[in-house]
Amino acid sequence: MKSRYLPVIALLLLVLAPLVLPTFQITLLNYIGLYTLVVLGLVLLTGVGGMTSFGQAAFVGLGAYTSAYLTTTAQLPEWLQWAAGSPWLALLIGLVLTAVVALLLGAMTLRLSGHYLPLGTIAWGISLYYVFGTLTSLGGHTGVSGLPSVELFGIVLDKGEKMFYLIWAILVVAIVITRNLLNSREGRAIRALKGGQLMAEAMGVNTFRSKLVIFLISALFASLSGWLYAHTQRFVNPTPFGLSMGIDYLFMALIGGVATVWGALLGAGILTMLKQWLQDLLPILFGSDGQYETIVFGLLIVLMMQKAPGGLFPMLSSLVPARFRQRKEISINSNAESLPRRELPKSGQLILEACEVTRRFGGLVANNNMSLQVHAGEIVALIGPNGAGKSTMFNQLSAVDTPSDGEVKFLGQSLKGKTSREVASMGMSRTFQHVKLLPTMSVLENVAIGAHLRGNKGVLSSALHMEREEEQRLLKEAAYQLERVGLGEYLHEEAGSLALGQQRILEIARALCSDPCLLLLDEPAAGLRYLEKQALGDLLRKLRSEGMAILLVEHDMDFVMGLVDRIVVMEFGEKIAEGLPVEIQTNPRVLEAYLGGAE
Ligand SMILES: Nc1ncnc2c1ncn2[C@@H]1O[C@H](COP(=O)(O)OP(=O)(O)OP(=O)(O)O)[C@@H](O)[C@H]1O
Repeated sequence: MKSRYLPVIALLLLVLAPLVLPTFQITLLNYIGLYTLVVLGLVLLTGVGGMTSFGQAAFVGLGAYTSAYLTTTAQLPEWLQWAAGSPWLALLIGLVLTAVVALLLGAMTLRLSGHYLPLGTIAWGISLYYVFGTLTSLGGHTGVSGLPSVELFGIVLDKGEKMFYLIWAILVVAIVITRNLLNSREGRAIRALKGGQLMAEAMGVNTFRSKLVIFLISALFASLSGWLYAHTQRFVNPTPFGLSMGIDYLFMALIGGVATVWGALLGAGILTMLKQWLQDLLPILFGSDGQYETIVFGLLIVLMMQKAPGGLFPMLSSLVPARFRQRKEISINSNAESLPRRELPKSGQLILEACEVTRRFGGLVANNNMSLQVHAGEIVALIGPNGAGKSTMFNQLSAVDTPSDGEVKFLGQSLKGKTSREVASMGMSRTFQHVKLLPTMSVLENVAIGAHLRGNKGVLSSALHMEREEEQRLLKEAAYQLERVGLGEYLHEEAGSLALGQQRILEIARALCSDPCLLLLDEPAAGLRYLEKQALGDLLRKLRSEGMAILLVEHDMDFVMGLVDRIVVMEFGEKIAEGLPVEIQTNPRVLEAYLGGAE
């Protein structure tokens, strides 16, 4: 069976379900749909973005209580009376309120790292829970009852069977927009958050904004789920919005497979069914006093996490025959309009200037009074023995790090106070000594991250797939740069499956994708074979002839001597020599310090 028929069959089953299944099963399916919506947000936030949140249940509560308050309070304050009694207006207000709260909480907590972020989510999760339980206008711990049913196209959705269609229709839309978003320029930036933030910033991605975007989307999904829940139950109290439910949502994500959209559905389904099944079975086995299901449930979760740490969805999909599992190749439209190019500075123009740069790490001086210049149409090498301070210097030059003293100027502008993102937008691009790519993403998508600043379509257009024209242009550029560096036959491979040398070349393609006027290459020839080094040398010569300025750190002296125009030599953080390759090769200080006296 062709896999493209699967969504049609799934939709058909969804339409038929309320007609053939008993009410109890529909109630379970409703819960699965409601939970999946929340877990989908966690897939974005935790699975893709790498940020663990225990507080999603509080956003569910925000959506539920906003609607409960607005649709049941007899005497609303005058300024809110326009919204009284309408679940749809309450939904709108709930989403706006959730967005405001999420942006505030996100601004406060998303800069936290390590275990502080999950602790932060626990803190605000508990706070909101207590607000729901203690406000008398929200019914305290007793809650609010008598919520009206939702009405849609004149049909009153007053039964679980009817709400089923609304819940699952909203879930299907949420899944589609999540998948659209992830397969876009914005999505690549989001997917770079987990493990690639330094690289992404150097490619011009505002990583804090990307974090905030997924935090906001996950909160909105949760709030929407809360609204649906409130009008399905027509009653709310604080219990389903506490920390324990927040943990359950996280379990669902982990069990299903936190990194995949379908894992959300599987996790929510399994956990809901499992709880139900244990609640029915255990009292028969052990009697009804004592909550044995909590213990059994906990043990099963630990077991599942040991046997399938990535979640059940990836484990189950690995059982599917390989021909059905093949990654869908991204199509590249060769007729897409090419992206505009930056006008390169005139050959010989001063591009980069380091003026007496010093960088201290405590007592260690990694760079001491370092000055160097790079001009358009010139390749300069920065060489020196291990630990001389070359990579530290690269970080000062590209604004990844800030000099303790001295100044770096790029295109005549001081980089003081500038972020690596701003520097990238000015036309500087770089590769890293320790390759920084996203190993499970395709080679093409990795390189397309380099073109981030050359597109401008935002989250909404991405979610609605209205950025396809721009996306085609970005992908065409990525494919062109990959052809150019000789990786054209690997476009659709996983980047992590390339040999290390090829991964370095991939980084050059990614840097070129940003259309820079200055390239900083950290050990580009490391791990390359002889012919690959020759091809790299030819490429860099071609770039130089086009007017590109190139600064490279390299240990392979044969490669450097035959390629570059000038060499700057470092030792113990200081410049010990500068000149043409022939001069450096015969410089006694360099021979002694760096080449150890060898010819
Ligand atoms: N963040 C840091 N904190 C403390 N010390 C650091 C830091 N980064 C670099 N150093 C130290 O600065 C010195 C220079 O390191 P750097 O990596 O810049 O040298 P390098 O010339 O690039 O070496 P290699 O060729 O081995 O990569 C080393 O002694 C290193 O331990």
